[in-house]
Amino acid sequence: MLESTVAAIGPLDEAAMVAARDLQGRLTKPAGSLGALEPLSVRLAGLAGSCPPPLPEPAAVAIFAGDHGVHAQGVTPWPQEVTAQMIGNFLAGGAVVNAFARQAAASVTVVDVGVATPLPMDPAAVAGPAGPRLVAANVRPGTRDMTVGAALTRDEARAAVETGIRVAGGLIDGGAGILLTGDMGIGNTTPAAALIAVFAAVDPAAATGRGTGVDDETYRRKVDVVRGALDRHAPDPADPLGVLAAVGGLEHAALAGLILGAAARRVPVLLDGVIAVSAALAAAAFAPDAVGAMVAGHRSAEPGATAALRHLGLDPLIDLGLRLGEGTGALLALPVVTGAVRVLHEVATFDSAGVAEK
Ligand SMILES: Cc1cc2ncn([C@H]3O[C@H](COP(=O)(O)O)[C@@H](O)[C@H]3O)c2cc1C
Ligand SMILES: O=C(O)c1cccnc1
Repeated sequence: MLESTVAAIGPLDEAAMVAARDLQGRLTKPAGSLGALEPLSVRLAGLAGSCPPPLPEPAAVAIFAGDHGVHAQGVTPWPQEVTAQMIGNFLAGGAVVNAFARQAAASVTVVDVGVATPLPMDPAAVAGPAGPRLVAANVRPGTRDMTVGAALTRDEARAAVETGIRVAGGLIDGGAGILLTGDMGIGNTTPAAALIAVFAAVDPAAATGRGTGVDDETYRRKVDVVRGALDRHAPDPADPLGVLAAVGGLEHAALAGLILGAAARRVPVLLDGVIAVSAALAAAAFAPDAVGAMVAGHRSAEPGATAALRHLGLDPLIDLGLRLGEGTGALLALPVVTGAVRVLHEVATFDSAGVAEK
């Protein structure tokens, strides 16, 4: 399934992009006046293979949740149980991602791809008909500690990637016009940093940030943990499944799968923060053309996010200093993406509006 998904990912449609560029030039505005929205609208036309491309509606956020064996190395001050507790909060509608999803009229799907502790509440008891949904797809209760051995077996990494592909397919079959990435996993900025160091070929110190806000001593330890894991495993960036298995996380692998699944169906995927962009690097290593389906929602305050975006050649739509994850930055960027496409649908041309050209 991973192989057939990768094989289905192709380049952007040149004819649709030529048509979109031409249309942008005829709309009642000075050429280029919509800045980054113009190339974005052209790319989305190329992805859809039509001009104008469909409006990216409805939007669906998929929050992949997992725990991390590397938590034992003291890379985050937060207890591991917070991952499961936050799933309860997502299902009850009380997290920041829920507030932003309501504002953006986006659905919320929470996927337990590898949480280590029991969920605090019965999901059936909290989920209303239109409320957040839980998908139970636990590959294993958290990764192994990457400083001791591989975080996952190749089979486990593949199972998580294929979970993400299945979730993408389910959301698109359900009508979603754009997928948004979300994550929850205490400690998950550490494997994100390791993935970025490998795929973007940057030093662990440049890929590692302060996550939830760790102090100087914890930050130094975190960089040492990432460096030690890379020295130990020497992962090969040309073998993305091997990299995800050695130093990744279950939610990172599943997010890579979500991105691949969206790209194969030619549906845009709006990336959130550092966890999402680390997974996007893995997706691009599986299928370079998958980058055509990726829209960088925002620039996370984590330095690794900027290194990853540079490697992918993506410019983020907004830059607000966010460092939360969950899908929050992607949700705030969603109206920008919709606006970019709406222009191609609704704005008059100089001809049709009878406006003189220079
Ligand atoms: C209450 C709470 C809610 C969160 N929502 C997202 N994260 C974010 O912070 C975590 C990663 O940071 P680190 O690697 O430093 O542990 C992930 O769970 C990520 O989703 C949260 C973290 C906390 C504590
Ligand atoms: O950029 C993110 O998504 C992020 C940053 C810090 C902690 N958790 C997530």
